[in-house]
Amino acid sequence: MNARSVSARGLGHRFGDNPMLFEDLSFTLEPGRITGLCGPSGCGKSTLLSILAGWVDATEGSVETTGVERTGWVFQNPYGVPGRTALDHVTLPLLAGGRRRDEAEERAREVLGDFRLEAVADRPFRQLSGGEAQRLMLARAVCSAPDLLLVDEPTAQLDLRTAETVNATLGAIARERTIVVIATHDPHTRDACTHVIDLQDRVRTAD
Ligand SMILES: Nc1ncnc2c1ncn2[C@@H]1O[C@H](COP(=O)(O)OP(=O)(O)OP(=O)(O)O)[C@@H](O)[C@H]1O
Repeated sequence: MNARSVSARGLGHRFGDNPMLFEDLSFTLEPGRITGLCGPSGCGKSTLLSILAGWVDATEGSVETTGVERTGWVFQNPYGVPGRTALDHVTLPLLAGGRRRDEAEERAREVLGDFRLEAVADRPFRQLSGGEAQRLMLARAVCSAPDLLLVDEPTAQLDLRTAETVNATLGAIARERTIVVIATHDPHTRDACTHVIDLQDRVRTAD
């Protein structure tokens, strides 16, 4: 039996008096799966991620988590400390978690390599391209070995080949131990998911 899971029952959400974004969503997330939240812009993908993270209370339904102690979140827009290197961004959380500096840097360089960032490891954040910065955010989140990893549009700024690397890395992470959920409207990323929750049919337009 799998000890780690996220279970949603009858989820629905609306902001204020706006129409329901989605309703009656029920699903279970487990390690080994990479689940895509798909659908057009504005359908509620990021909102559903926030509900799964526990930041937003759904208007309807409930989310039950089992065995999830660490949640990693990668925002749609990368953010970082302009003068700090890419390596610093990944190393610092490991140092904060109690790793020795040499161990932390070794692990950080390994994960940066997984996301094809070894060549920019020693560059300051302000010099990274949008796609590099986005991958750095993924590397930082993955380094802390989260039980649940929520990622908003990981491939939006990437060329196809780099996007494939990112999707393969996220797939490997999911197989290892982590419940991975990705909000995306990229058809290639959708294809890389083992499960898809399509919010498109749940969108209501105000007539
Ligand atoms: N705090 C809020 N208050 C009111 N409306 C909100 C709030 N957050 C999001 N919305 C609205 O809810 C809808 C869904 O937003 P959300 O960001 O979840 O969509 P999305 O599917 O992730 O979009 P995209 O693909 O463009 O990132 C949008 O119309 C957005 O303007």
